[in-house]
Amino acid sequence: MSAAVQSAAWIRAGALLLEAPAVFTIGTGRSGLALQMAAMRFMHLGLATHVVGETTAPAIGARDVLVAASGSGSTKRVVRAAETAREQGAEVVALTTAPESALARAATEVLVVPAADKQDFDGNASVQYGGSLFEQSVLLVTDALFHALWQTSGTQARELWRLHANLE
Ligand SMILES: O=P(O)(O)OC[C@H]1O[C@](O)(CO)[C@@H](O)[C@@H]1O
Repeated sequence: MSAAVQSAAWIRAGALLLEAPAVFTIGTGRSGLALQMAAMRFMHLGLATHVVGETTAPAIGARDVLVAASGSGSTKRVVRAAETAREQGAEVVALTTAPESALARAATEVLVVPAADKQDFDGNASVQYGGSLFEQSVLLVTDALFHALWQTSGTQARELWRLHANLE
């Protein structure tokens, strides 16, 4: 397996995000928490962004993008959401360690993260516990994606700041 996320898939994922009427994120446990950080950055970029499960998340529709993170690629809630998104005509960008997984099969674009998933009990892919390396990688990969999209947009940091929460 490559030691890096394939750059072509990463670039295509960025293009999908820019074209999307709305962006949704989904992941469970720590994978979902890592993606919530990405959701905030996508919002700062001006993308209409929703975290699946929040009371304000609307219906997903055609050309929207669901960004789904699952180290195992088999977490049922995430796989089901990806399948539903595709049925609705949305695109699915999957982050997973498992290119043959159900999530990868349901996705339009797969970012294969060369990290341990939560059942790497023998520490073959990482000495860290569970899926920690995957969850950390989700943050790095999506932060890098945000950074590239921001640089391409030419938007000043001051303009992004206007979208930062002021009800904290
Ligand atoms: O990334 P996966 O394989 O979908 O697992 C999701 C989550 O399940 C857990 O084991 C428990 O929530 C977390 O460690 C992990 O982030």
